Amino acid sequence: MEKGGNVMKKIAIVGAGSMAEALISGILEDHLIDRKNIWVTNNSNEKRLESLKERYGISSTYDLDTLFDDADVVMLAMKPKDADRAIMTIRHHLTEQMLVVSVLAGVSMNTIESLAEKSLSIARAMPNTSAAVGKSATAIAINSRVTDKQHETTKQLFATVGLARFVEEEQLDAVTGLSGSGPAYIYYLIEAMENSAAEIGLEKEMAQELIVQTLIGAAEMVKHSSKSPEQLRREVTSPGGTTEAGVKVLEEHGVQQAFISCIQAATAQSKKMGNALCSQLKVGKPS
Ligand SMILES: NC(=O)C1=CN([C@@H]2O[C@H](COP(=O)(O)OP(=O)(O)OC[C@H]3O[C@@H](n4cnc5c(N)ncnc54)[C@H](OP(=O)(O)O)[C@@H]3O)[C@@H](O)[C@H]2O)C=CC1
Ligand SMILES: O=C(O)[C@@H]1CCC=N1
Repeated sequence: MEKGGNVMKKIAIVGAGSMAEALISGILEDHLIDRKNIWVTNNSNEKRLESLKERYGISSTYDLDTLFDDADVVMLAMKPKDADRAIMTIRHHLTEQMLVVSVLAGVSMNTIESLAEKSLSIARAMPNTSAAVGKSATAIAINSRVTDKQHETTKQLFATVGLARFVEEEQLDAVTGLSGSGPAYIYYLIEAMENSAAEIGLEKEMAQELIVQTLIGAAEMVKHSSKSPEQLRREVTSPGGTTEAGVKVLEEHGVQQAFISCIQAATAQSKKMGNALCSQLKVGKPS
């Protein structure tokens, strides 16, 4: 019995890159749909389609009639810069009954409908690259045409690659700045901790193990404890001790403010890119 209780019959995935692969892997792991009913296409990289077919046992085609025949879910997973050409190519195959799931950063639901020249049921998601290991933090906005069943399908689809939460579309720029780009901020922190480990004479591989476990442990503490991160931080900090000496330097360098400014800049950039894309595609800006 499929875990998802047949929430979809057939999914047609347009774009076969890393985000598409993470979702294919998640869908299969959670047995959401039979592997033969996952269909994928891309622009021209046949080797990539062959590799996905071989590794996951899914189906692929460049024939759009075959791709969309009987599909109840369509996923848009190309780069945003390729969205106009891709959507215009497939638009005759899109129907109002289908659920269109988009992971395109910065491409609004209005833009998708404008390019398709029709009203559609759309779920617009912002996952992050940790989807590849089933640990994405995904925020999803849906439009008013999405039915209860399609809402459930969307939830189950993104739950296969981690945490999935619903938000209003106007919150997606903030989500992009926070958790879409978020893994990069954490990698940046890990880079800094690794560099410092070398400076203080710790062997690289062992230091990396300690750093990663420290991050996982701290994240689990925040997740499972009723205490705030600030309270948990204070509990590590003995008066006159090592943590106090370290955190004092972070404060002198304004590191917390730097993170706040970083997330604000990423959020502003998401908005700017969305608006630029609307102008480029000659559709209205998101409201
Ligand atoms: N990376 C991230 O952190 C995040 C990415 N996203 C979004 O996920 C989406 C996909 O990203 P990612 O998987 O990294 O991209 P990739 O570059 O890995 O893959 C893009 C895919 O799109 C295909 N493609 C390009 N043009 C067309 C077309 N006209 N018709 C059909 N397929 C086409 C490419 O085919 P070919 O190889 O043949 O050219 C390729 O398979 C992006 O829109 C991005 O914004 C969302 C959240 C986070
Ligand atoms: O950097 C970017 O623009 C994309 C969107 C979220 C993560 N990567």
